[in-house]
Amino acid sequence: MANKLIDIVNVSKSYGDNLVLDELNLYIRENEFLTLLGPSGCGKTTLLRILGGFESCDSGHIIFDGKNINNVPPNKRQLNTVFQKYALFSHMSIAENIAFGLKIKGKSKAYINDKIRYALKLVNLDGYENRTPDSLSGGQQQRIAIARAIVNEPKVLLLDEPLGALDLKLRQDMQYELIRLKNELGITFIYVTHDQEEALTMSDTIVVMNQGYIQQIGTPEDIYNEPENAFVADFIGESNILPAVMVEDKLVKILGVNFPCVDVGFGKNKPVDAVIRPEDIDLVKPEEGLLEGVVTHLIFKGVHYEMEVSANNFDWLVHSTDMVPVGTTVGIKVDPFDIQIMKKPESEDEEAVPVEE
Ligand SMILES: Nc1ncnc2c1ncn2[C@@H]1O[C@H](COP(=O)(O)OP(=O)(O)OP(=O)(O)O)[C@@H](O)[C@H]1O
Repeated sequence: MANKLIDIVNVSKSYGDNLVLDELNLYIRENEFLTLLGPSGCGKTTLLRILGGFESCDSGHIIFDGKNINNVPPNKRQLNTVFQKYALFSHMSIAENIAFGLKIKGKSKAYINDKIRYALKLVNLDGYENRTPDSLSGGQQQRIAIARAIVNEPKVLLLDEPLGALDLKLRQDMQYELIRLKNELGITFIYVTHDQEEALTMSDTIVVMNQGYIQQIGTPEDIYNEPENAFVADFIGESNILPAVMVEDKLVKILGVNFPCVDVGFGKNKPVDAVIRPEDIDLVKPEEGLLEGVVTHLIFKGVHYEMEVSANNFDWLVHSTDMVPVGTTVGIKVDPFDIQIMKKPESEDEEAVPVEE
């Protein structure tokens, strides 16, 4: 495991009465691709701006390489930011844009020219030195913005929704490009997005945030397969989140029907949420399922069919490569390993609910 590079310790930030970050704790390792993921307004950008030095926190510490950098100005931090709006200077050539920060630092002409060549090669735009920003596509401008940041040789690149303005195909290409860049540079990327697919594709670690709190930290696989609460399950991918009661270890009652599962340690007769991904539901003959339902909606999605199955007063979302026509009576079957049990949020878990026999 790589060393800890940044330690965010008890960081809080409010704007007026609006508490945006509440005693947040997080560490980031050398060479990690860490993504802050969450809905609009959850505090991702604020945290990134605090790391970059563009915003100060009300309390807490940002420790970089063992030193507190709370009072270090942005240009003295070994972190460089790439914003969603590329903010290139339109009256300057690409070379001048990339050179801008280095000139201010008083670097020699030879050094700067070397760096420009190196950075343009890295972002696959060699030969673009004399073009102007408005003669480039959105994706190319974004690469230049990245080139401009990396010539400063930062230890960390902070990226705030850098692909937000690009169309889907270009976004996907740029995602692979960013992973390659990170590996070639061997530096840490801290990436902000509200796009869960982007986060799952690129990250070593995902930090899911909501309303200023961290909901879960984990690898993309952890976050997708083992969401810790209903918010994460709902935000990452699509899920059926079902009110349930844990009858005993490895047995959960969902909508009045007992389903074998693999989870233990939730206690007996405890109300829980059961999460089942739509692709993990098998539609079988009615007599072979644990419960019976009727297909009420069907949409072709390209790779799979998306269906809604009404069973025990719940609309189950099901993804399947097999088409089952609307109106068909089906059985619902789920592998015990594909049922994820989650504790109810505190307020909903006041008392154990007896299970009716
Ligand atoms: N300079 C500011 N002054 C007042 N309120 C602010 C300021 N910057 C951010 N906020 C508020 O702080 C909250 C968090 O904003 P932030 O930009 O960090 O969220 P975000 O998760 O990055 O959202 P988005 O994805 O929409 O950018 C929001 O309610 C926002 O309105």
